[in-house]
Amino acid sequence: MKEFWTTIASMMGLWAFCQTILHTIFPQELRFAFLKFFHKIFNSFTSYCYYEITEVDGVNTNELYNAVQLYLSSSAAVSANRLSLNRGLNSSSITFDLSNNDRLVDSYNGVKVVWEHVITQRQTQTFSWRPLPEEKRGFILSSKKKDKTVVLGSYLDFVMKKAKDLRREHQDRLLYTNSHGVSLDSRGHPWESVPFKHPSTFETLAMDPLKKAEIMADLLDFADGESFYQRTGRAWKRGYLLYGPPGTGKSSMIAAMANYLGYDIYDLELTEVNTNSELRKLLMKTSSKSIIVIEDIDCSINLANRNKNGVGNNNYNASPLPGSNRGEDGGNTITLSGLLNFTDGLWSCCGNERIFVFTTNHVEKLDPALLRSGRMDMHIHMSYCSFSALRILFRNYLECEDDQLDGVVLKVLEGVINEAEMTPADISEVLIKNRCDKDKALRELLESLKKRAERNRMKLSERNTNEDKDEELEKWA
Ligand SMILES: Nc1ncnc2c1ncn2[C@@H]1O[C@H](COP(=O)(O)OP(=O)(O)OP(=O)(O)O)[C@@H](O)[C@H]1O
Ligand SMILES: [Mg+2]
Repeated sequence: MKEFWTTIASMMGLWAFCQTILHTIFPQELRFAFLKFFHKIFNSFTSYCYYEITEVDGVNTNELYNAVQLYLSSSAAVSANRLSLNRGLNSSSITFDLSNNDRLVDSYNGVKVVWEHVITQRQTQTFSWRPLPEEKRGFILSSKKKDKTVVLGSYLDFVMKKAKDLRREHQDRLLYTNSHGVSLDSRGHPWESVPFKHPSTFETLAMDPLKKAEIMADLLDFADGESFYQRTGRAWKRGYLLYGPPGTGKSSMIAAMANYLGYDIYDLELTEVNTNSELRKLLMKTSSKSIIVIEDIDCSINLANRNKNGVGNNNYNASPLPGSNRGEDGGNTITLSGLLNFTDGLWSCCGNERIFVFTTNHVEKLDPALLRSGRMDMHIHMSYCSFSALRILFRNYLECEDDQLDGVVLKVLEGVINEAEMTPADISEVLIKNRCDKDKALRELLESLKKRAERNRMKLSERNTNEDKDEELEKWA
């Protein structure tokens, strides 16, 4: 036994010695050529096949890499000897990764495969037109040559599917932002991410139950619609426009959508993007199963300017963003046409299963080109709180159904709520404050609603009087 270990040790010593010689004596190019040659010889004798799955595939993130990482993180926990443990900032769970150069054996339908995680520093002298990540990460999968058809035919599909399930079940959603423009991080990503833990769900969202059910069904149809989109030749994406006054739940709806489908959110800050091509790059770096959000779209695209210049609806080539110091004639600006291409053009299809959501407080300000079907497939009006929505807020904040509350007060509430035009956000405030005392909550809410209704009535009559006066003046003018 001792002899065996001595032989192993001396072989390892010899290999280390050879490597040192290679490193010190031969220049790098020669070393690579030698290793390549060695690999060629080795490959012609070996009965194994090797597959490389790199993190970045050309310009796009390689989704297979992410899937493998997730898949292995579940099996790694039980079978690997050395794991790299991570707990992201604000994350609720610890995740496992294979350490650098560590291996893991997996089996599938009687086929044995070996995974190895390889991280190498990128050569600094490598020339590239675009900045590349400092590290090159990848998995090397090896299997017997005779099992190649199983590996390529079904094992990798199995890994993808398993990762999809795992992701839906366990993983924290991620919220990405481009708040630093499009500068790349050490891994070459222009998006920064944090775990997304918004507790909003369709259950907690206060809105008309029928409308809610319609949206949920639409989302499910979309998520399960791969074959439909394939068959009909449509890109697998869908656009939602959420509009309504502040505090009616537009952002909460986006969070509920993400939690419902298990998608990540890309919160696109348009004012941080300088050119259409930067916008395209950002789009290329988003992953499938994600919601790409542009909040307050009316503040991000200068539609007023366009209209003032008398530019028609079909010509949207020169609308630079407001608040930027980029002149209209500067050439390199974001334009509405760039944004439309982002959601609708050929580049919008460089990933699959993506939802675009735009929000606005002023739908009337938006260009019809932005609203047409195919871009924004569903227009969702988030309105002031209705009585059916109020019931949901009672359930959320007072933990009771309306039959447990004072029926007389509820009747009055029902009569006044539409006229009061209070947002769910305002009503939530009253309920949170009095959540330990249901009767007080109801009384105070009724008080606020009555005040609002009275104020609206007065405003309306004032407006009517002014309009009458204007008409009278016009008559005499
Ligand atoms: N429909 C709703 N259902 C449940 N809670 C709501 C709803 N609308 C608003 N809220 C509550 O009010 C808060 C603010 O809502 P939210 O940010 O979703 O509004 P918004 O429509 O996005 O407003 P803004 O137009 O100002 O962005 C939320 O945190 C949530 O607690
Ligand atoms: Mg919002």
